[in-house]
Amino acid sequence: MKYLQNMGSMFWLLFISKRREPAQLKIIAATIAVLIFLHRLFKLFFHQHTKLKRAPGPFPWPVVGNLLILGKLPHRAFYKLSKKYGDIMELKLGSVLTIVVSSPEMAKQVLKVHDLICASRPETIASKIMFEQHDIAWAPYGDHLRHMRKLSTSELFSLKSLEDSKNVRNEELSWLVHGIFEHCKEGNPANMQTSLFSTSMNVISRLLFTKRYFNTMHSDEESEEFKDLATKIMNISGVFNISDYVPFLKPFDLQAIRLECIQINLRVDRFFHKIIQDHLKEKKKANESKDFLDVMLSDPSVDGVSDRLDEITIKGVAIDIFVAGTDTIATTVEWALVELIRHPNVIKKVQDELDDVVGQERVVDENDIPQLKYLQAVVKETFRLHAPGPLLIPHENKEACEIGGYHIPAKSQIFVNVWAVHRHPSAYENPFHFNPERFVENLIDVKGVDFQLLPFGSGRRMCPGLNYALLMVQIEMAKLLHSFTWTLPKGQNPQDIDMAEIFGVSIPKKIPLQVVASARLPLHLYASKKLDAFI
Ligand code: HEM
Repeated sequence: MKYLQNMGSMFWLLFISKRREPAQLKIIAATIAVLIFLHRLFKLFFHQHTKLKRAPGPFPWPVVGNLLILGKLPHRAFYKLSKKYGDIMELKLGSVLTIVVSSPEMAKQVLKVHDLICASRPETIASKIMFEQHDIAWAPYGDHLRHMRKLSTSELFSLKSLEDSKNVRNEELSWLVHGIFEHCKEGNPANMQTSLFSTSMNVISRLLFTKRYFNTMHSDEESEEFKDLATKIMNISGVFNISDYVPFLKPFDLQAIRLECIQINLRVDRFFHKIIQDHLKEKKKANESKDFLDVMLSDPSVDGVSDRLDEITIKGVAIDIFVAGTDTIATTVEWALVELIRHPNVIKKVQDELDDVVGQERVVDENDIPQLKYLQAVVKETFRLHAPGPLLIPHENKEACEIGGYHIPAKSQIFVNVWAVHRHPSAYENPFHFNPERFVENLIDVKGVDFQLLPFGSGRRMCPGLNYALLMVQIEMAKLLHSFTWTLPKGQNPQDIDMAEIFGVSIPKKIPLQVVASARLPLHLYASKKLDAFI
């Protein structure tokens, strides 16, 4: 401190003297620079109210802080930084204080030890416009969130609801297999990204409001509107909005995200208002099967939170489910196929297992999954290397806390970098290699108790769709691998597959996987009902 005082007095003497030489001006400039630097350093490492140190991290520049470090793939940029600064880091993204944790132990501190404190979400411009934070994913932690999570896990994703909706998955998956079979039978490659995405969308829209809009024989105004909205919402949800981080840019809406959210929101309101009114008119009988919209419309006021859920909440929850529950599954299955095509010995082992358990005279069924142990290991290894949410959804701590011996100020944005956790040397050998064998002889699971494998997060904000998502990924992969032999279009080599990814709602492959699928079962097993006939 004495040093700072001396610098200050010298600077003051020079500053008040009327005639300043160029050398003196240089000293003034240098002193200002040094003082700013020391002040920042001081603020960075010591908090005013505590003796605890602040977590290490890169030097934040004025206004932008460390935003420029992020690049196009923030999970990879954070991983690189963690190699320099450690498993817990502090950054400034614009003016937002941000903590990034990168190891199983630090993830456990955030998601288990300090779960209650760290279970909120930072507010974003898009989530405020679209849902007024009445949805699930962006709701602050509190009564509303607990109620909605309870409703979704007990009604939509309970084991009983999963059993009830088996028929929907069976129909959509047999339609997928049939479509690929027809498309590839002349040797044409299929675009797996679009096929898998359409299937995910159809299953979810049938579970939510008994409609299917993708790959239908006919097209009407409603399905065109749905498809356009779904694409726009997916795109906007994955965009990084600079105005969330640099508040004085908010009024300028530089990326026009605010404007687009307002426009989409008006259309979404109209779309859901109609669907809700149609459902209310329909009045299903007690013995008729109910979709999730019926359940939300007849919500029996659990915990006295609401009489009937309002339209904003219903719309918010529905959008969450579409955004969180479609691309994530499609992306996982696409990456699994990519890894399997790159590792022919692994694909052979999966198909041998399928032939042992299921044979070749019938199609694989969800009841077969518990016996498909190697397939389950392949799914875990795919989640490890290609977790669709590599930074989870950002958490926020409602009060200050201590993590890893560092002071974490209240209302920090917290990223759990599972991309780094899944490659942490304390947890995995050769972490960059695709090797399902590592999950064959151990009990590590994706259900949020093993902190070295967290594709669905853990604790109070853990993915409520886990049971459904896991089942859907496993059965979709089982059907595709049991039904087809997979080859790349002529002239392409598995090792040349482009592995580049894009950061968004999930982390899809930048260049969609194109593959030729040839039948490996008797041909009558590829027939499918025409789904348009009964939906
Ligand atoms: C492979 C598929 C999926 C993966 C890897 C996945 C992963 C995740 C992750 C990492 C989170 C954030 C956890 C956190 O912030 O701590 C999350 C949240 C969420 N997921 Fe999933 N998810 C998948 C599928 C689904 C499905 C199918 C649904 C619903 C149909 C769904 C609904 C949600 C919702 C509503 C949230 C917000 C929870 C909250 O904020 O409290 N997800 N998911």
